[in-house]
Amino acid sequence: MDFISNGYDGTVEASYPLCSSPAELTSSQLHTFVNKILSTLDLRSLCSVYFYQISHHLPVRTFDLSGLTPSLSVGEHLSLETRPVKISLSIGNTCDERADHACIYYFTRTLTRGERNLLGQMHTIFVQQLKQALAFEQLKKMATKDTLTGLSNRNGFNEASIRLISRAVRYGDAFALLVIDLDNFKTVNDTMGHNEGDAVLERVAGLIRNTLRAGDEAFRFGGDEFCCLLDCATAQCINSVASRIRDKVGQDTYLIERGVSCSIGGATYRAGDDINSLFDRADGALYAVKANGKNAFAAA
Ligand SMILES: Nc1nc2c(ncn2[C@@H]2O[C@H](COP(=O)(O)OP(=O)(O)OP(=O)(O)O)[C@@H](O)[C@H]2O)c(=O)[nH]1
Repeated sequence: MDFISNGYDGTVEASYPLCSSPAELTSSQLHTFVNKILSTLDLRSLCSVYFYQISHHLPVRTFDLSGLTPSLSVGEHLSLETRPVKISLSIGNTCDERADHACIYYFTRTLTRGERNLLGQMHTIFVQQLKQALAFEQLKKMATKDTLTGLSNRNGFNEASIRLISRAVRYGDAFALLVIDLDNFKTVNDTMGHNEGDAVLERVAGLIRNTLRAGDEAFRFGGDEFCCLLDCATAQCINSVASRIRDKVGQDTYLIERGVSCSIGGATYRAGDDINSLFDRADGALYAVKANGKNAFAAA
């Protein structure tokens, strides 16, 4: 334990350095941590825990700890009597072990030496676990990103589709899929080289990304094929997004000079769809566009 002092409201304050990125700290990690502290120190009987995050750099974020114990209250301003333990977390933006990256616990009574030691040990374990969890998240993120274009890759597409389909099933939130394939891309590779081909892919990815609104997401599915998951399901909406993408690509001087355009197939989610059936419909529409001379959009 690095620091113990009297808190300004008469509580005892214990502080530990904590090295973490607040954006990535999840409620479940905190659940685990707080649970461990409470059970180890046998503080559960003191009934209420108040937890919040403070940061000099970020807005306050309250974590949902409602499932932790029946007596837990989150986000309420409880009186000192009903707030025997207050745990607050102050973390900076970066993982640089600065003094203001700390996990601070407030206790209404002085902890025994044994409790202090236990708390210190629990904290050390938590920080180790947290670091591992963050490293794992980082790896996962890398595994869902296409390194050339920076878009999410096919893994990312699969994850996002599963999420959207389960939302559609549960809440009826329909969505749409666009499958985009470049026209005549192979010629760029064959005549100008693979690096130029890569530059074309990056260029197209940037144009698609900048065309989409918040809530829509673009993916590189593989090769010269891209996908978009759209947070809308009307024919008018997917038509207008597809037209915007086609216009952006079709009017880009760099791509015009390389003879590259794009063909797009679209489909909206229907009850009973899984990602394969939805994808097959959009891909069928794309296939029809290719067969009819490319550089157009069709919806299934
Ligand atoms: N430079 C580059 N080329 C790639 C990459 N991935 C796939 N390719 C190439 O992309 C090409 C895709 O082939 P096609 O879709 O048949 O080519 P196309 O000329 O666009 O054909 P159409 O769709 O009929 O117009 C192949 O030549 C692949 O080798 C990549 O990461 N970088």
